[in-house]
Amino acid sequence: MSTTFYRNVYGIVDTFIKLGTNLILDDKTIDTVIRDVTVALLKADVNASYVQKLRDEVKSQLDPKRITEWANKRYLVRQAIIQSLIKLIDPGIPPFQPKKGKTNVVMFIGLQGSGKTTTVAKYARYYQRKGFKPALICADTFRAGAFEQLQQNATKIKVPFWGKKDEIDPLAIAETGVDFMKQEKFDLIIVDTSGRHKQSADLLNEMEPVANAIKPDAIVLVMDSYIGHYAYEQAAAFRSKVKIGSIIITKLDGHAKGGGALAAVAATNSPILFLGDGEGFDALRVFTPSSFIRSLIGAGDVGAPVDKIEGLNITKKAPDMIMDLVGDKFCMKALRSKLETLHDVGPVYRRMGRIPADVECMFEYLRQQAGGGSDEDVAERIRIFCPFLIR
Ligand SMILES: Nc1nc2c(ncn2[C@@H]2O[C@H](COP(=O)(O)OP(=O)(O)OP(=O)(O)O)[C@@H](O)[C@H]2O)c(=O)[nH]1
Repeated sequence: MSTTFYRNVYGIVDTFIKLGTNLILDDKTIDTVIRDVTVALLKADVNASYVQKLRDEVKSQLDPKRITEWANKRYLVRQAIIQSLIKLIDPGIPPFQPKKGKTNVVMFIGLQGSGKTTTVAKYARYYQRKGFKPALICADTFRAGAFEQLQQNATKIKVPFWGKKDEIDPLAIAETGVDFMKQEKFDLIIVDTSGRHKQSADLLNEMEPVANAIKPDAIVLVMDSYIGHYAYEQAAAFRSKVKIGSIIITKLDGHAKGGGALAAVAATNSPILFLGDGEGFDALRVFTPSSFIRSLIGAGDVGAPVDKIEGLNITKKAPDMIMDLVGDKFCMKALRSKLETLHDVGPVYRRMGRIPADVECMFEYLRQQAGGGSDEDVAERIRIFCPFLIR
């Protein structure tokens, strides 16, 4: 895929925004929208077979039989484009999740100032709350003050810290620190490394020996949401040196929408794990593709599902609704497929007063309750946290 990939994404988003102002859509407009999207992708040198796949996908979701006179065509096209964008941002590989009962070593990499050191602390705190015993290692020997910053963060979140202030060899620190923390039986050892840049070849090259020495279970790439058009080439530069296991996008509490995230996924073929949305150590949210895409294209805030659902007081109605949908056997697969079907016809049904709330909001809410993960994880967490959903 070409380095101009991200432009396709902006092209699609532009098309979508134009679409949002178009109140009435006829079949011709729908065709034009699809053509615009695919032409934008082809122009940017995206592999033709990939473009064809995307076009087929959008078309297949716009089954002419469903585009009846009464159908909300704008809604259907929006849904089709959203679904296609979701596929772009989801490489179909689950992000790395540390496992209990073993030592997990995670190495953080990222551009200078991307928010890496702050995110290391957020990540440690997130898993600390899940019962892990995290430890932090400062292998950033480049930036003055990096040692003190991570040490202070570690103290604030009450997590052990390893580093050597005057050591100049990141490899030596990383290796000794990981060995030490392993002996001390910490099960989540997080290594912060120097901020790098595509142009700083030395710093980029330095990542590889560090990774080879500590053999991390996963490498997390931290990307600033403000990176915009440089996302693809920077992410690709990191990817050319080490295998990236997951991505965290930071600073989504600002004005940036994080469109570069799509390019980062394309460049690394790695899934996004978390979104950072603040300077505090709790400002980390599990990434969900659909709410991110909706936020990206202005179809709702990232945090909207939970707010909306609370506003609707759905918890009171949910048990009946879910039992109506899936019958006696509680099964996430059935629930999901029913919710998805209902979501497609949602606006019509809602107008008829047949659906008490936005079903997609509900599913997103359930998934957020589950902290992301597979359908089985969602089901398990719902059993624990939302017992009201099960009779
Ligand atoms: N608003 C906001 N600020 C953030 C977020 N994450 C990090 N920051 C801020 O971004 C600045 C840089 O963060 P650091 O964690 O020092 O970045 P770094 O990538 O470790 O920096 P280098 O070590 O120089 O590469 C700090 O002021 C952080 O407080 C976020 O999600 N939102």
